Amino acid sequence: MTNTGELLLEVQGLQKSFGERLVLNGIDLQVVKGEVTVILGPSGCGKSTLLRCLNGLEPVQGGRISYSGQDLAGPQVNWREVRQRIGMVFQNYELFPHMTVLDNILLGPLKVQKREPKEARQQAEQLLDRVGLLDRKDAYPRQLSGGQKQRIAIVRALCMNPEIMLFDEVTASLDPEMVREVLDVILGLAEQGMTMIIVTHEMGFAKSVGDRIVFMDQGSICEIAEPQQFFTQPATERAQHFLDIFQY
Ligand SMILES: Nc1ncnc2c1ncn2[C@@H]1O[C@H](COP(=O)(O)OP(=O)(O)OP(=O)(O)O)[C@@H](O)[C@H]1O
Repeated sequence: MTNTGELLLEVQGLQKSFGERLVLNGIDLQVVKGEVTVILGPSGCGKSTLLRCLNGLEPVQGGRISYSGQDLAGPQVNWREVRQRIGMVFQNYELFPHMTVLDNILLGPLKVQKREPKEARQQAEQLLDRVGLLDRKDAYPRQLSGGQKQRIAIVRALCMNPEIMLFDEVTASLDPEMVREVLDVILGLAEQGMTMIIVTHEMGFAKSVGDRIVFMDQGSICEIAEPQQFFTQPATERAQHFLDIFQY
């Protein structure tokens, strides 16, 4: 497939080991602005590790990550600065339990980005409204359902005005009835043209939200295809086997 848009993120030959164990074995990936890339693959193939490397949460042993043309390899990279442009949402929300919803959301904009409080608060409230949770702004995380916590975690990342969002199995801890409300927020972001990389086990969602499916196995990318192609005629046996397991 040819990418014609503006290249936002480029990964070349990325290698990541934990001790002796190589878990990412030469990953090449390009992400174009406004595109939704969905990463699929069996448990343990390295999907989460790849996202964590893209956000500088894991040091890498080889290869290049370049973001908007800026090389992110090497010890001199200021990941604190880079992370402001890359929003990440995790499986387990990672909200601070002792802070209200609004304070959780405003922590980054005020402490890290040093934004003007009134303006940041206005944006936080607009985003909360968008995900239907403005009335919970003074609640504490323990008073919220899993789906609500995850929507707050998404708002918290969005309030930093990132250029790209990374989602790591954000519905995996949720009861089935709460999965939809979170996926709908992400679908809304896709409609607005947000650039996203999404790791998920929700096949229907992957098919509807993805511009491209990246299928990984054993630390490598096996296949990159448009969803229609991937879900009807995967090019590799491994991908077919994976889809069979999901009965998709
Ligand atoms: N901090 C760590 N230390 C050692 N090994 C790790 C660490 N994190 C991940 N691994 C190993 O790296 C491999 C890839 O893990 P990763 O979590 O990236 O897989 P995944 O594809 O996201 O799996 P899942 O779908 O189950 O979340 C696994 O074998 C895992 O055990």
